[in-house]
Amino acid sequence: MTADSDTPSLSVDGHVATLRLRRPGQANRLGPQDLDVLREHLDAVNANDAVRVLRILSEGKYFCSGYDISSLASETAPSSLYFGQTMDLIEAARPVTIAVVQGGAYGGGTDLCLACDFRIGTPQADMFMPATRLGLHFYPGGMSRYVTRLGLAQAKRLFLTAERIQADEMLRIGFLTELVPADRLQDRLDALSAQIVAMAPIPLFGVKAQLNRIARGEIDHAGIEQAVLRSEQSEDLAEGARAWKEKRAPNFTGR
Ligand SMILES: CC(C)(COP(=O)([O-])OP(=O)(O)OC[C@H]1O[C@@H](n2cnc3c(N)ncnc32)[C@H](O)[C@@H]1OP(=O)(O)O)[C@@H](O)C(=O)NCCC(=O)NCCSC(=O)C[C@@H](O)C[N+](C)(C)C
Repeated sequence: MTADSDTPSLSVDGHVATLRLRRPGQANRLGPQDLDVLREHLDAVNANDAVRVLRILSEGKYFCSGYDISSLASETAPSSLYFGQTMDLIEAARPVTIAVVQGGAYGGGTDLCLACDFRIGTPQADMFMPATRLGLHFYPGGMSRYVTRLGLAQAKRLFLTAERIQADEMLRIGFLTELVPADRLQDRLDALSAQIVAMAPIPLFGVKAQLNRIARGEIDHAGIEQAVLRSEQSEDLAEGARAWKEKRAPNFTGR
């Protein structure tokens, strides 16, 4: 599958990668071709050891209006399970992910947000989950993300009523991890990315992956203990301890 000018783009600048949804005329809906291209970009990012942060941005007024509704109604397009499996891949991405929710997130677009580690919104953001109203049962990873990120009561409220909520309420229930004025969005995004990039990569990626497993109810004691021992033997821990003693910023290499 090759990208065209409407499918999501990927750019990489040092430790920071940016995925951009580029179908503003259709509220950045994601069709099968977009999902294929997203998967290719995720493969590229996961294979690039330098990348520590992956930002997901959109063009236009809406962040993402979910799965292409015409694909849902088509017998030849992949099942909406394919959409869900793609969101699972976003959750499992090796770098730390930040969704930049500058506008509406609807249906599967809300799950794209919840699959990310951070969700920075602006006051222009809003969301609703219309799957049940459309006649569609949601897929397992997305239901699980709703419950683990927002809690059972909010998951039921949003799935069972398709209520539309605004940015301040999205922040209150934990859908957004922070809400910033639109004119401060870029500065805040850069500051958050820099904070993450300053972390030691081995525990950064390892802790992220294990926290996601814990959220799914899987506690990998043995794997976490091995990761602790590995980090204790790493050059980065020695550098971190030296930097702390010398009162300077550490210079981590990921070894
Ligand atoms: C986004 C929106 C609020 C924008 O309204 P607007 O008044 O500013 O603009 P518009 O004229 O409605 O939309 C612009 C264009 O964008 C298209 N569009 C917008 N969202 C789309 C979508 N999700 N699928 C296909 N086309 C979509 C519209 O059909 C239209 O196409 P056209 O110019 O060819 O007429 C409005 O289009 C809207 O409500 N869209 C649908 C949102 C929605 O219900 N999303 C859920 C999609 S289904 C979904 O995600 C399924 C999910 O729940 C389950 N699963 C993840 C498992 C697959």
